[in-house]
Amino acid sequence: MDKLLVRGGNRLSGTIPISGAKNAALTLIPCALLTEEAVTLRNLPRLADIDGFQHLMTQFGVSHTIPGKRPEEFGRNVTLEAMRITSSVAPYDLVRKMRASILVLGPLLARTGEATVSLPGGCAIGNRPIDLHLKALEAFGAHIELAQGYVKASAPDGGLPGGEFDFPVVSVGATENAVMAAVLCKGTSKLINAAREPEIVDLCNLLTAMGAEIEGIGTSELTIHGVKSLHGATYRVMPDRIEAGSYACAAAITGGDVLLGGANYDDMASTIHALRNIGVEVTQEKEGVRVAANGPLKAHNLTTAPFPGLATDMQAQLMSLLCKAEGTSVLKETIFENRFMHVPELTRMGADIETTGRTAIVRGPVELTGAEVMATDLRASMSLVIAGLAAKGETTVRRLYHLDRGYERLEEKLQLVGADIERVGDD
Ligand SMILES: CC(=O)N[C@H]1[C@@H](OP(=O)(O)OP(=O)(O)OC[C@H]2O[C@@H](n3ccc(=O)[nH]c3=O)[C@H](O)[C@@H]2O)O[C@H](CO)[C@@H](O)[C@@H]1O
Ligand SMILES: C=C(OP(=O)(O)O)C(=O)O
Repeated sequence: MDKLLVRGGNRLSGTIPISGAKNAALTLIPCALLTEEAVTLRNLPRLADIDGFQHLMTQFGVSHTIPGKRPEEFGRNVTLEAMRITSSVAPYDLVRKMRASILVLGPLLARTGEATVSLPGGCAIGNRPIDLHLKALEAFGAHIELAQGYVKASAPDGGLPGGEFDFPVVSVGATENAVMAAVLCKGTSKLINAAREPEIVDLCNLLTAMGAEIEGIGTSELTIHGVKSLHGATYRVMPDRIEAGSYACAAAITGGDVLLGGANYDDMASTIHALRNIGVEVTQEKEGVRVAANGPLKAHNLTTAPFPGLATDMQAQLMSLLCKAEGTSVLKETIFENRFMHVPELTRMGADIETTGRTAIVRGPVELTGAEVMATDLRASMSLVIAGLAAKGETTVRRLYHLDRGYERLEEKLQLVGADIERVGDD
C-alpha cells in the first residue's frame, strides 16, 4: 500500500485548482436514475468514491460514456444514461464501501416503484443511521420493510403520492433521498427542517435543469411539485468547499499565500469566518478565494453544525491549524459521535489536545514534529497532512485509501504550491 511522505517547513505559495465536490457528485450521479434520457455531469472529481458510485450505477443498467476530450488537468465529464432500469437491487458488496450508496433508494423507488438496497452500516466516524431517509419516504406513501440487512421499499400502484415530512434533526442524506423521490411523486411534497447545504442546492439545481419543480431552494423548507417525467440535462458539479477549506488550512499553517482556484467564496462562509478569527486573511478574487497567513495565529472556539454552521467535514483540518495558534481553543463536534480519531495521531506529532466526549481542547502553539501516523478516515487523513506540512522533519502518512476517496491527486496539488510531499510504495 502507498504512503505519503511529507517534509514540513515549506511555505506554500501559488495556485491550487479546486476540483468538483465529492459530496455533491455523490448525490448528482443517482439523479441519472430518474430519467431515460442522458445526464451529463461536468467537472466530476477523479476519486475512488466516484468510480465506486459509477460502478454501482451499472448494477441498475446505467451506461456511462465520456463525451469528447477534456483539456483540463483535473476532473472529467461523464454521460450517464438509464434508458431502462434493469435491476432495482443494490447488493451489500457494492453498498458497504460507500455510505452514499443509500442515495439510490429514493430515485430507484420513484422511477420503478420498488427498490431493495443493502443497509450501509456504520463507519469509523459514527453510527450513521438511515431511519430519517425511510421515514421521509414513508411520508410520501412508500411501504418499507427491513429484512436480512436490506431495505425493501415499494410504492403503491401508480407511484408514490407524495406527502409532508418534518425532519426532527437536520439530515443531509435524508433530505437528498427525499428530494430525489419527491420530484416524480404524483402530488406535491413538503420537506420541513430540510438540510440546506450547498450540495443540496446543487442537487436541486440539477433536478430543476431536468424539469423538476422545486420551490424554496437554499432554504429549510422545500416544496416539490411532482412531475410525470424528467428529461436529460448537462450540469457542472459545484467546486468542493471542503477540499478548498482543507487547502486553506494547509496554506495557513505554513504561513503561506495561496489562491484556491475556482473555489466559491459564499459556500465557504463558515470556514472563512473561522479562518479570519484565527488570524488568517481571506479575500474573494475573480479566480477564486485567496488565503494568506502573515501574522500570528490565534486560538478560537469552534462548534460544528449543519449549514450555515461550521461543517463537520472541516473540524479535523481546523484542529491541526489550531495546534499552531496562540492560546486554548475548544472544539465541539455535534454531528458525529466519533470524529476525533485524528487526535491520538496529532498527539504523536507533538499536539497538546485533550478530549472529553464530543469536546476537544487544543492548546497552542506547539512545535509539531514529523512522525509515522495512520490515517483513520477521510478528513482525519487530511488533518495529518496539514500537520505534517508544518512539522519539523518527515511525516509518513499511511492508509491512503481514505484520502483517495475525497482528494483528487492531493500530492500533485500540494507540490504545485511548493510542498515537499511525495507518494511512495510501501516497503
Ligand atoms: C448535517 C451534517 O453536517 N451532515 C454531514 C453528514 O451528512 P450525512 O448525510 O452523512 O449525515 P446526516 O446529515 O444525515 O446526519 C446528520 C445527523 O443526523 C443523524 N441522522 C441522520 C440520518 C438518519 O436517518 N437519522 C439520524 O439520526 C446522524 O446520526 C447525524 O448525527 O456527513 C457528511 C460527510 O461527513 C457531511 O458532508 C454532512 O455535512
Ligand atoms: C465523511 C465524509 O464522507 P462520506 O460521507 O462519504 O463518508 C466526508 O466527506 O468528510
